[in-house]
Amino acid sequence: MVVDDRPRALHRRYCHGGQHHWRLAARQERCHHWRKAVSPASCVAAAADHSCGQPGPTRQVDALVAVDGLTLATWNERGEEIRLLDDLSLSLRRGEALGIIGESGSGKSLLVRSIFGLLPKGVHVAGGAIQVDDTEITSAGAAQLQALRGSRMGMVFQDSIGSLDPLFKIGSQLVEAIRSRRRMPQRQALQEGLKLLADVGITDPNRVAHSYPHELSGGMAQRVAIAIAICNSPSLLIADEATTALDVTIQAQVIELIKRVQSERHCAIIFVSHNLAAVAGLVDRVVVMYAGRIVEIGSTRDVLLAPRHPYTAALLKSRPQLGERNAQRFYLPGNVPAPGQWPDGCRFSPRCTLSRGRELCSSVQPALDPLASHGSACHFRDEMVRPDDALR
Ligand SMILES: Nc1ncnc2c1ncn2[C@@H]1O[C@H](COP(=O)(O)OP(=O)(O)OP(=O)(O)O)[C@@H](O)[C@H]1O
Repeated sequence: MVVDDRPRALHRRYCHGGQHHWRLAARQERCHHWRKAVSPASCVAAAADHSCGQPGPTRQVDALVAVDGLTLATWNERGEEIRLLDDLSLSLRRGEALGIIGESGSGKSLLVRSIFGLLPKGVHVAGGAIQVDDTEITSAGAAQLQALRGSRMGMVFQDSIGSLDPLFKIGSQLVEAIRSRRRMPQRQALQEGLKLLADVGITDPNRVAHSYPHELSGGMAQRVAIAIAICNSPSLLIADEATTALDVTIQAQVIELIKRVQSERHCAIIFVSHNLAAVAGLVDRVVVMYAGRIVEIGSTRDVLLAPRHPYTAALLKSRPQLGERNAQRFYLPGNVPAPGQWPDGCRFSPRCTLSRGRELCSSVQPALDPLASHGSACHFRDEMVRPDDALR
């Protein structure tokens, strides 16, 4: 729940370990968190009284990625600004694996694309900041982003065949990716590329290097895409639904490969998936998104075994179980509200049985406590004893 005991409580609530947050605010000559509720003067006053003394989850000492109050928006045909992501904050440590789950339309892809500096056409940053290493992504120029992509971060998409160039053989695409960041002779880059193909589990690297993308199977294309994404040893690998289109055995192999990339190369991973089992087996922490916001965040164990948000509980309950007939299966009624149609208060409240008849849920938007190791944006999170409680 939003505590409005300003300014000290707000400082405590929104402080991200101090240094980073205030530097960022100074550079942008504004502070979006504080602007919401307090004047810049009290913001500065509260900065001087830096009383929390504890780094929050949005910026930690060894953070590789810090998303700070990110708001993305688009314009509708009437020229109104429609928010697509709403005040998101999260951080990722070096070498950490973070999973992002949520139904279609929750905003998962927009979030990871904005971290990768690849926003879709028509979408703009309406507030907040994204820091990857020492680069501020939202204000970086095209050339800076281009240099960052492929060197310090790589991304793998659901449709890898579509993301590869159909006109060039795999070998030359790998060579180009390697040489675009490092000066080396073509032959040496090809040798490195072949080794990389072998590293990602391709048994016949020579044949694959001489193939065109359309000649590869889905699993093979995904391995190639991972090889290209990691060819310059990035510190961050983003996998957006990278296993969704694959059959279960190939899915398991690609997940194993991503795990290996993380441990052997000490590469941080952001793994977006609808597959909760895959998320459970791969990541250290989980973010649950709903209607453009983070509704729950915590360790994989906490979030998936003891969820503190009714939406997470519903997602867990809806996952298919072996041997379950359709009639027995739980379906969460309704859909994620579209941007521009988000209800007042908690956006999940129209679908949540825990909120029924509760004025607070339909009038006040619950805040996620950024200082909690297991944060939930539910007014009645303390009533969540077991995952099923909200759904009876
Ligand atoms: N270029 C765009 N212009 C306008 N709205 C967009 C654009 N891209 C995405 N959206 C909207 O933003 C919301 C979030 O989209 P996003 O693709 O991030 O969802 P998602 O959680 O990744 O869904 P899925 O699991 O289906 O990929 C959706 O309502 C989508 O329609």
